[in-house]
Amino acid sequence: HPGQVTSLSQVSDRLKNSRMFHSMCAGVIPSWLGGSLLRMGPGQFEVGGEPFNHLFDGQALIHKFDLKNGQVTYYRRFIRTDAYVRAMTENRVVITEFGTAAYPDPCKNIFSRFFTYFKGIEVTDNCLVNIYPIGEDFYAVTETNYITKVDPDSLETLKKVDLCKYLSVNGVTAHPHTEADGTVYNIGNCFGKNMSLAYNIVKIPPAQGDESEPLEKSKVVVQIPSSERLKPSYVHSFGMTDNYFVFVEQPVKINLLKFLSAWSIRGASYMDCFESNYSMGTWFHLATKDPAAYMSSHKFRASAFNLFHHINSYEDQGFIVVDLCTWKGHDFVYNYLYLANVKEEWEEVKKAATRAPQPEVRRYVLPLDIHREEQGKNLVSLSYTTATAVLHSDGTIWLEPEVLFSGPRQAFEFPQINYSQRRGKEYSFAYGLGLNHFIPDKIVKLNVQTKETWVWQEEDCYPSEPLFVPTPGATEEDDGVLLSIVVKPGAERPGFLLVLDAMKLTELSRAEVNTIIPVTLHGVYKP
Ligand SMILES: CCC[C@@H](CCO)COc1cccc([C@H](O)CCN)c1
Ligand SMILES: [Fe+2]
Repeated sequence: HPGQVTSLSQVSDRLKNSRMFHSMCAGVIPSWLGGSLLRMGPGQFEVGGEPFNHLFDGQALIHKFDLKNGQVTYYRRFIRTDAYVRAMTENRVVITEFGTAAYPDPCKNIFSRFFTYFKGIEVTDNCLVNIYPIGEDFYAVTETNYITKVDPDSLETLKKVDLCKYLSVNGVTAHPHTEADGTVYNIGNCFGKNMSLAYNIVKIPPAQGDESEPLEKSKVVVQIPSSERLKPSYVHSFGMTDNYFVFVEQPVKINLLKFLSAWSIRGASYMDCFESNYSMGTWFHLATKDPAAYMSSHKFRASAFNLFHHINSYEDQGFIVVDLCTWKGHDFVYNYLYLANVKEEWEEVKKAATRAPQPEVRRYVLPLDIHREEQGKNLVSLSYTTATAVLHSDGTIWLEPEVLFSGPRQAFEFPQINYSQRRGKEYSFAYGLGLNHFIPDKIVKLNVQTKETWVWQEEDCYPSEPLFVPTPGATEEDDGVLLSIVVKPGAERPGFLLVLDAMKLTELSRAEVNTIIPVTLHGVYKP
């Protein structure tokens, strides 16, 4: 049990089940940088000759870079999810993944296969998206109701947990918010019994210091109604300030009739259950945090965009400032992330990206005080932003954003900030992965107040999400380093951990390993 104090030798020999790579360090790693970078991503892209179709189907691989006294060691291991273990055992895709349908067991006879048609699908536990702490434990996650407890030192898989045992949600996002005391908030779809459709914000208390399981004490703190009864929006992340929750309801919908019906008849996957709503635009919802209450009178509306990653939100003089990585339009961006598209020649990749929604970093400002007599005039009185909010006669408030960053098929995505110091508060700096026609080819720093940008880029190098680690004792918001796993195909040592100075985006060090490191999506730095 993780509660047992395992000696380093015990951890190290348990790590023997992971693949280990020593690194060659160029440059100098700050001596204070002494923890582990933990990241999740897809690691196996086919089983028994059957390919996975989508970026989010590959079997979950956990990556760990141990940093100690300037030395770096890289480990990785497949998570022993049910999806992975059963695929390896049967040498075929057994569990349906995000964009790949599993086929009925060919060894079963016609009758048992007939009855599997009418059983609900087995929801995947393929936790390839993120890893984060709940209490003293670490969980690798996707966005379904299954999360997987892992040992962050030995990378062993400890336990599959079904959130439905503790909460009425069908899943939660891979982007929780964590407070300084360890309290975890998250949001998830609730398809409910009588289709009482909603988005539930859940709260998991911090570790109690005893052996109790924080999840036992988790609860739904507020319900946000769905704009459309049988079609809840896909939710990937949410905003949280000191006193408010921000939920952006995007026009990418889950068709419940498809999602909750028998899939095997159609060889359906999760991607087949999405559809665009062409008339609602995008809705913003607010809820107070403590006491937790939905603010039903604040009906914010904006033009249609896809949203995956909130950057940060904060309160200022009676307004909520909401910074987002948006993709303009209602066509689902995930339609452009099938592996076939990504493997294409550069010309093909560029052509596909031309038709996709266009990325844009945007600032929306939501007024908290809305007086009916002020119809038709801009309610935003913050001096430093051009974002507007206009009350309409039907009681809705129309939002227009300030654009913080925009470039033709140039996305500032996988955003990160100095989270421990600035989450939910006024801030200046965001760090992101630059996607060039969906290809990750640079790391970008953005000053969200001045729109000034800094870039790290190198020929034939493909970085991943840059995680910010503050210098111990620092007071400056950008006093720290960025950690990013970079792939340099064709190089003698084709993978490296890049350590950048977060102030100037200059390279402090790179720890090179002689192995390719498959794409990683999200992760955490464990001091
Ligand atoms: C119809 C979509 C259902 C929602 C869950 C609803 O609560 C998403 O479900 C999955 C299933 C498999 C992999 C994923 C990935 O996390 C996506 C990319 N982050 C999401
Ligand atoms: Fe994400």
